[in-house]
Amino acid sequence: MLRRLHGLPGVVLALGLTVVAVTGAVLSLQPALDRATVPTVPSGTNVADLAAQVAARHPGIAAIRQRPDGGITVAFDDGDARGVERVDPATGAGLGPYQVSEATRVITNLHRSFLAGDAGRAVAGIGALAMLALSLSGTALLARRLGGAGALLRPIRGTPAQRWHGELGRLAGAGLVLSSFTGLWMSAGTFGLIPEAQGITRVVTASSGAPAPVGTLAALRSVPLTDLRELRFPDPSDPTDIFTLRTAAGETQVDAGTGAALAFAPATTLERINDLVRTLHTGRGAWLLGLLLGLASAAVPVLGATGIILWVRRRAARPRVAANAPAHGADTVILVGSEGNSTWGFAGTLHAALTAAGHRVHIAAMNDVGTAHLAADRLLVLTATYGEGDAPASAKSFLSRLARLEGRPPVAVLGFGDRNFPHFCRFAQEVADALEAKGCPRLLPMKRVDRRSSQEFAQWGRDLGAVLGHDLTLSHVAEPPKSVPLTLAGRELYGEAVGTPVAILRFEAPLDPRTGAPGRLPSFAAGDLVGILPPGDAMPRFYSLASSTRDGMLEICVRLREGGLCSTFLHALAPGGTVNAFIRENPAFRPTAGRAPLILIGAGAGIGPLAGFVRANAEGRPMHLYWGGRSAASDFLYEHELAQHLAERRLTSLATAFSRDAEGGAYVQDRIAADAPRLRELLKQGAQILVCGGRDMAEAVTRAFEPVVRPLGLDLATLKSCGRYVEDVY
Ligand SMILES: Cc1cc2nc3c(=O)[nH]c(=O)nc-3n(C[C@H](O)[C@H](O)[C@H](O)COP(=O)(O)O)c2cc1C
Repeated sequence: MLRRLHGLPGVVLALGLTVVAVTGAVLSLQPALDRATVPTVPSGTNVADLAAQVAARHPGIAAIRQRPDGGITVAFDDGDARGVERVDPATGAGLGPYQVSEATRVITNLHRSFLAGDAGRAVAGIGALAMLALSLSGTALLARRLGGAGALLRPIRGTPAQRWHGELGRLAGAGLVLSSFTGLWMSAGTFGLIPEAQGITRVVTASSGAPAPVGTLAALRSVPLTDLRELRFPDPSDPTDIFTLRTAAGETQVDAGTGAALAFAPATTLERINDLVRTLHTGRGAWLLGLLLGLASAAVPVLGATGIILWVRRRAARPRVAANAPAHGADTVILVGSEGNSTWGFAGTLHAALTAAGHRVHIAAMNDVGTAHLAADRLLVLTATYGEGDAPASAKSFLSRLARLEGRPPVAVLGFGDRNFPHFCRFAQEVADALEAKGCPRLLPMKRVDRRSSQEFAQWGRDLGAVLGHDLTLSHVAEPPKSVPLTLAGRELYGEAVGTPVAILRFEAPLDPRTGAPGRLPSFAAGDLVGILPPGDAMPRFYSLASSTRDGMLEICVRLREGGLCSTFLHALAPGGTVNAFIRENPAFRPTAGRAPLILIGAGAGIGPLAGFVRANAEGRPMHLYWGGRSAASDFLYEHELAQHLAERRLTSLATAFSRDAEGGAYVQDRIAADAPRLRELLKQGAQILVCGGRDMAEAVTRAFEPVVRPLGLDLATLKSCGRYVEDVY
């Protein structure tokens, strides 16, 4: 529901809202500019003094106004000359005609009405309502993604578009809510939906005597000029007419002859609210707020563009399920829990494979679970996990609905998640537990798929096929990638002598056949993944990148695995040979922004992305590398490059552990335990820990870190949840 409220309406309205927001941002500069140019009203002067000074120059003076920016203007009709003039509040001297520039007028009209009169004004009002709804629903969506309102300030993970949208959204959110709410209020006022202030009715008790000089009128002398909003002069042809003085406190009628206050009407609550709303919307009289609101508005075009990218990607990822069998009569029901839609892609592949195997398969969102679904022969649940181990959007109401339904079909639950999060596939586990508690027989034990691994999904398919009694080949690549050819430019081989051959492979884009110039590499950063398609296999294998596009080559470390199709292919590849590859961003495994120290930990080929982070550290951020291999003589990957980085201060310290060296015989976790005091110091400075390598090593490192962080009152779950302990584990 929230997503529906936010997604499509946002895309449709993006252009119109961008016009309103950008013009609003430009207008927001005005109060600050005015503040610099408009002469300030001196304290100690009163309204009568200024009125006298100006009346001496303009016999036909009609009104003196103090504008919200503090500037004083005078409206006059002297017979031979008429107009509105700016005046110096200290002397009453004229400062030239008051004019709104043509550009300001056009921008204001664009902002208020798209230059289209009342119809445009109504559209702008609806735009304000839409902006309010988008800001509130966006904040709620972000809170849901991050694990609740209390988690709104947590680091945002995801693709660059997701991060920009989320970061800007939370920075600008409060300002946009304020601007759109006040804009909506003012729009409603324009259309008479909010009653306007009713000035007091004219009293008839004026003395009707000869008018006294305005500078002598007591009721005007008693009001400081700083308080003035407007002073309307009496009509000179009407001896009974009076002065009308408006201040923030209300409206006073002043006898032109005696200077006595005849009547006072205090400002109503509604008037005060209207004043406040106008100040909050325009920033007039509150220039700093105006600038902040302007900055928030300036974020709208970027929010619109990234929002459209996210919406298009989400739609593109949604599977077009061909031949979805009706729920009634389906033998197999697939229920999908997804937020970003990638799980729908896996479910679509499963649906197609089961349908091809002769099953009548119905697929639906988990939120739509109903009696018919539980009447099927089997139920397959594929679900992602979000926030703090919570349900994704399409599964929010699944558990509560399930509790109210009858039926206990055999079930298999497949969780999609990311090991870098502290609650890996926790929602899938909750679903499996709830189904078991309901009495649904288990078709397969619950399984977790890490970072959309095609291999783990295919393995689950084989297990499911075995239970169903037929082959089930699930070959699904999360987002069908467009691969590009890459040419092997160089290779270095390590570790053969100790039984762990690891190759550092450097690829370049092939030469452009037309120009002979080097081709362009795709865009990637160290820590991202490259998917490589081994010849004759549609299933990509992923390797962590040790370089970024800026390095001019794509570098990976590949350990030769016994029987491994892709690693065997890559180790046999000769310089000049090509591979088909594509990039998968891995935003969860990146150094945080800023200058806090980084503790990089890896073993074997896991050094790849860590070496990439060090190489990119031209600004000398503190980086401490712990790395484990087998033998300094045989598999010390990047030995010379790391020595160079130490000399250049790209790397602050290096601790190695070689398990097979005669005098060493240590593992990387031993170095961590030995370095506990120093590591604690670094953590106190806000250090982030990045771990890359095999699962066993990562688990040993986790165990070694627990006693390091405990005396600081920290634990790894907390560090992980705020992105200060991240892993890239395989
Ligand atoms: C903001 C955010 C929070 C996440 N939280 C978790 C989590 O707590 N546990 C987990 O295992 N995976 C978590 N993930 C990973 C997703 O579950 C995983 O990427 C999944 O494949 C996404 O599937 P979907 O595209 O169908 O939503 C999170 C991802 C994001 C972007």
